[in-house]
Amino acid sequence: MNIITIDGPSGSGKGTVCHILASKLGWNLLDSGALYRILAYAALQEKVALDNDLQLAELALNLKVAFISNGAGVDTILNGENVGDKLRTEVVAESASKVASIQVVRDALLERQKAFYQEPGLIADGRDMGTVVFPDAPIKVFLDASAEERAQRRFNQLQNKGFDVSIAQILSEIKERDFRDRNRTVAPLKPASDAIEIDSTSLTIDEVVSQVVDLVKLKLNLAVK
Ligand SMILES: Nc1ncnc2c1ncn2[C@@H]1O[C@H](COP(=O)(O)OP(=O)(O)O)[C@@H](O)[C@H]1O
Ligand SMILES: Nc1ccn([C@H]2C[C@H](O)[C@@H](COP(=O)(O)OP(=O)(O)O)O2)c(=O)n1
Repeated sequence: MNIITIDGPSGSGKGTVCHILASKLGWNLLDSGALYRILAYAALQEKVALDNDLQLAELALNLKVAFISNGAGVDTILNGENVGDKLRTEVVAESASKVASIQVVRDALLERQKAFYQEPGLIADGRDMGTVVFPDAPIKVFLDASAEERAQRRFNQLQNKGFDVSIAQILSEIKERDFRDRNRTVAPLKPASDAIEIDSTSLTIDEVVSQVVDLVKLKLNLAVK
């Protein structure tokens, strides 16, 4: 199966690189972080406690979610409402990281993630794409960057959107979330044993994309525009 998994911590560039690759290759895209964010958002809305394993798993199994391409990007529809912008807050990110540490929650989202595979291929963005969800993927990338660089990128991103944010606060939130994601017992953030590690701290987005494109040409023997 043509699958490229890209795992890594927040702000390493996964989302950006995955969107570019999906468009270059014409492959489907799984933003698995969005599923954890949607679940967290739904739990906050429905006042389900973030440590109530069984109720969260039930909510995860029954989420009515659709990702609909709108030309410029993807609209995320939860129960008929476009919730895209509401998922990007730090409260939702932190809550997502908390619900994501629960085994039954991850189990409940597993089949939904696998179902994103469709011909001619899939780009999967997350934390455990190469280790748990698609362990047989022929190309696995672990994308990283220093915490300071990742905080700077988030800072620029949020400032461009008009948010009044502090870099020190973003850095501490990033470090806290990474620590939880890397140290949880279920599906922790770590490179698969057969992943290629790319440190993007001093690479441009184009340089990262071009490294992955080279892997696609080499390992899958595909022509890429
Ligand atoms: N190599 C890079 N150099 C500079 N900025 C980058 C790089 N990769 C991503 N960015 C920027 O950093 C921000 C976070 O990237 P994103 O793709 O959302 O990361 P992730 O999905 O890993 O959290 C975005 O504004 C993106 O444009
Ligand atoms: N495959 C995944 C994807 C995300 N998660 C969890 C852990 C992350 O802190 C949250 C949010 O992930 P997301 O990829 O949207 O976060 P960033 O955009 O990288 O900041 O979800 C996960 O545990 N497993």
